[in-house]
Amino acid sequence: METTSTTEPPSCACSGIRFCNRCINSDRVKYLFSGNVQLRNADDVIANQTSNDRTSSLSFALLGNSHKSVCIECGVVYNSSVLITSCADHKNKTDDKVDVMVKGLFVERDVISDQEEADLIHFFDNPSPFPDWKISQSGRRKQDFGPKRNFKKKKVKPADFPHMPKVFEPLFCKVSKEVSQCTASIPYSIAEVSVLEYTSENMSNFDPHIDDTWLWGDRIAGVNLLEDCVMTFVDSNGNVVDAFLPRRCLFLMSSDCRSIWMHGIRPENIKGRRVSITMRELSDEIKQDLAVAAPLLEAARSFV
Ligand SMILES: O=C(O)CCC(=O)C(=O)O
Ligand SMILES: [Fe+2]
Repeated sequence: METTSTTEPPSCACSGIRFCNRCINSDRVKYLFSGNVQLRNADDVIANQTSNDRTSSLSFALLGNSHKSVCIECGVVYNSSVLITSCADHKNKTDDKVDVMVKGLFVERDVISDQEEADLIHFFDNPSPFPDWKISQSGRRKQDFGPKRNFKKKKVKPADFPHMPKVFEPLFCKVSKEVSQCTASIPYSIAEVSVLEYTSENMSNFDPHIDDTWLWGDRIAGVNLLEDCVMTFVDSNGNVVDAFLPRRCLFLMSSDCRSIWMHGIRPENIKGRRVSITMRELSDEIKQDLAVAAPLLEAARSFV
């Protein structure tokens, strides 16, 4: 049972199992970390991903430390509480290899140049005429570019200002090409961009979840800006696997990585300020409905 907090300031956007620096000492969050709360486990979250009472989250309050790490260069998973950042980090670890795969995870270094990173960050901090940062859950701030949607009612339509910022044009080109190359040359048409800011000051985090599967397609692409980071993957067998995301890399989550593994960002893995850009394609179900899909894709190809 949740208790009502008396100490949580109104400016905090967290509720339920979420927390940030502002509410960490509230009664609600203290109770969450007390071990007495019946939180959803990975099995439950994954089994209910397409049902109407879908809750996407598993809390870091329930999850212990990560004891596995996947090498982003060779894809092999090792029993290791130390993060593996490249093949060089596991050359003496042959015995620690485990029979687990985060199938569909792909990380490519240096897809974004220093200048492109600086241009993107400058835009996010000065986005006019697009809307400014908004406070979001779990100590994050966000900017969304893409369709208006209601996940509960399963309704989607173009935004009132149905365009993408000009600064995204070269990014979309690069990301679409890379993603398509990794996935049997199937074209990747970006329909939505979600930008998140994480800061250590705000204790920003993202509890393990699966992105919506009604609206968004199998491939979710991300770009990691301003600092190296770690994405934590959780499956229903209790595997908790860390993946290194170097600054300015592109990462792709598809197939198992998208639908069997949950992904999240622990607060302790944010060192200063991190910005992520997540680019999503439409699901096959939505794509087949041309009357709905065509205006959405048209809006995502119009740069101003
Ligand atoms: O910050 C990230 O890289 C991941 C964001 C994410 O998982 C999401 O927006 O669904
Ligand atoms: Fe996600």
